[in-house]
Amino acid sequence: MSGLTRLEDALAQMLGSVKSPPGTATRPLLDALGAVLAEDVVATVDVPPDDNSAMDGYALRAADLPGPLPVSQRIPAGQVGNPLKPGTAARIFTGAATPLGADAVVMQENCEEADGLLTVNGGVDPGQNIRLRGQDIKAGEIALRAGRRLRPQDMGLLASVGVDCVTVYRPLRVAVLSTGDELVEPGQGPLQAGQLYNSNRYTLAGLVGALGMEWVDCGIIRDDAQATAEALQEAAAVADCVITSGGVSVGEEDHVKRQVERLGQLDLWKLAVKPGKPLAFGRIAGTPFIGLPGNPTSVFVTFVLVARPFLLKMQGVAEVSTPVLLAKSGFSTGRAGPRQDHIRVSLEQSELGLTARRFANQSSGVLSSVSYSNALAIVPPGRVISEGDDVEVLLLDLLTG
Ligand SMILES: Nc1nc2c(c(=O)[nH]1)N[C@H]1C(S)=C(S)[C@@H](COP(=O)(O)OP(=O)(O)OC[C@H]3O[C@@H](n4cnc5c(N)ncnc54)[C@H](O)[C@@H]3O)O[C@H]1N2
Ligand code: MOO
Ligand SMILES: [Mg+2]
Repeated sequence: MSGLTRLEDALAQMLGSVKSPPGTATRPLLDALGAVLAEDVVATVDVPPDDNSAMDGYALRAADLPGPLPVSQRIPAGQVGNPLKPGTAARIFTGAATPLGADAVVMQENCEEADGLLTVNGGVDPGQNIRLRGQDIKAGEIALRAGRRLRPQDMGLLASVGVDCVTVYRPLRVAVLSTGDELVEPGQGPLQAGQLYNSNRYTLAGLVGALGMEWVDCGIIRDDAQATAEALQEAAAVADCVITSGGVSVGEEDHVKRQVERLGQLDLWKLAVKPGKPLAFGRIAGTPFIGLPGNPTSVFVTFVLVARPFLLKMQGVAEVSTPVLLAKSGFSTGRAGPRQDHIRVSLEQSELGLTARRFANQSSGVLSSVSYSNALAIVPPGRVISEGDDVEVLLLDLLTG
């Protein structure tokens, strides 16, 4: 395993290796944001349940005009009126069921009521301002399919068909391990020479949590073969997937990749991506393992590009995608490289449209530009980008929530 694997090939291999989704549980809809539906949800009612008024005004038969028409009843939302007497109008309010016989609603701004008689200004078409029963969803239709990761608007849709509990896959348990003798946890005192604070643990806790999954904190592994082997085995025994940061490159202090080879199987190592080249993927005692390269930006970028789609597929999401947008490049790249590069940019509106402005420091050890950016611009392998070119961008808010 020496050459670099293209990102799309690595993803195809990884996603193709996903087996059955986790077990299921029933959850109150209000607690199900971000959970993945394990069953289709079939509507048992029409939405809306009745033909109803889209306006505050008067319900009538269009053919009865021109009036004036006597106002024969008053129908607020939540009440059911009587069938509309021919040659009359009903005072009606937005959302109220229209009375049997009415075929139009005139908004009150277009008519006048005086002494119980309604005069309508202008023409009225049959069907005007009436929202038909079942126009949103009909009883018997699938409101949402299994494999949908619930967003706020999906929760609203399910509530609209009367659902208050859903069957979802239980959240994946994702073990996160940091590696490195130089690491100190924030809050554990000042740094000694050669040390730095463990930022990857926090980045990964956030990324895993934002996917609605359970973060299993497995702490820091020291740069030692035996300690690495033990920690990996323990993590694999308690989690659905093990994610490590660091220790996957070629130095003799990089133990993770070697121990995975020894304990289980290594299916992928080294991708044609920048940052994050030495990413490793395999299994430990059957549990999937993703070894993210330790540099803080490499952790973030490879999680978003590789771990996120893999975990979502494991979680049971039916359609996993990494959405891209087109923007104008506000920068030029140098020599074409063999790896797909991911440039931290700030997307800004300009006279050219949406423009991707490059942050000055693109080092994979620099986390501030990841935090300050709102997108990654993609430079495909072998491509040179000039200022003003179209460039594909990944919106970070779409991928971290
Ligand atoms: N001779 C070569 N050296 C390196 C190569 C190479 O091809 N040949 N690749 C480089 C690339 S690219 C990357 S990326 C790194 C990946 O290295 P590792 O995954 O082995 O990670 P470490 O060496 O353990 O750490 C790298 C870097 O990141 C810092 N780090 C690690 N963990 C954390 C953490 N939890 N919080 C904050 N910072 C962390 C660590 O201190 C190092 O500076 O390898 C290159 N080397
Ligand atoms: O690919 Mo490494 O992630 O350059 O720093
Ligand atoms: Mg290393």
